[in-house]
Formats: sequence, C-alpha cells, structure tokens
Amino acid sequence: MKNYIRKLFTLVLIRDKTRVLLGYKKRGFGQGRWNGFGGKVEAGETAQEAAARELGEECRLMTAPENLTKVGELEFTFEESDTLMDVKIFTTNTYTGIPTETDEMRPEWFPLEKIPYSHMWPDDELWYPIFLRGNKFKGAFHFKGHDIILSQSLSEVEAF
Ligand SMILES: Nc1nc(SCCc2ccccc2)c2[nH]cnc2n1
Repeated sequence: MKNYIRKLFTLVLIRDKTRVLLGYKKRGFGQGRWNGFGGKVEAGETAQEAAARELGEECRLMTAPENLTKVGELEFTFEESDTLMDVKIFTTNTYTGIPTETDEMRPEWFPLEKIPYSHMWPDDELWYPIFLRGNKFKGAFHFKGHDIILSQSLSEVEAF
C-alpha cells in the first residue's frame, strides 16, 4: 500500500429546482471537463472559507462560508501519484452575483436531465444522483490516469 500525502480540496455545486450550475474548466487540473467550482484549501483557511473564495474567483458568485452546507466527501487517488485528494463538497442556495466567465471557468446552467456526464469526471455520474436527491455521501475512487476508475467505494451517510 502506497503512502499517500493527503491534500484538502473543495467543490461547490449550486442547483435550483430544475438546474445545476457547472463550470467548463479552461486550464489546470481537470481542464476540458465540466465541474463544480473549487480548488485547494490554503493554509490558514477553513474548507468553507476556501470554497467561498474559489466560488468567487472562478465564477464571481459570492456567499458567506457559513452558508455552505457540506453534502459530500470524496477521496481520489491515482496510480501515477502519491497524492490523496480529500475533496469536501458543498452546496448553497444563498448567494449573490451572476455566474460570470473567468480565466479559469466558463459557467453554464444545465437542466438536471441534461448534465453532460460524458464531459465530466467519470465518478460524477455515480454520486450526482445522491446529491440531486438531497442526500449526503462519502466515497473513494482510485484512478488509472484521469479516465479509468480501477476501484471505488460510495455510500450515503446520514450526516457529517
Ligand atoms: N467532480 C470531480 N472533481 C474532481 S477534482 C475537484 C476538486 C478540485 C481540485 C483541483 C482543482 C479544482 C477542483 C475529481 N477528481 C477526480 N474525480 C473528480 N470528480
């Protein structure tokens, strides 16, 4: 068993009754895929603070950290790396601003029946249904490269 270095990340998914807001990643990790908004948790900030910061940086939506509700926690490992990505997933329906394109992301609302899973990370279509029915989840996905999931675990949880 490899010795992993755990690194904290955030992901914010915003949805309303009929749609989910995703961003097309224009550069960096996950480039070319639609995803929620997020990134690294920097030293000295909480996960919620990091999530609110990234939401603002990536699509100019503003929310207070305390308005972000944790809905999931996923761990990602890769054959080719000794990093374990510990991704805390949040949602909110309390925010201001209009989703705006930035150097990082091009935001777009997708009807819940038209989520572009073939242009997203392959794990997403496994856990989005849990998120979209308002439930919380924990999982771990071990990748070969960025397209193949070699092993996985996923379960719904009552609370965090
Ligand atoms: N949906 C999803 N997201 C990520 S990374 C999200 C966190 C992140 C990390 C670095 C830069 C920006 C955002 C994934 N990795 C492997 N499967 C995955 N699925």
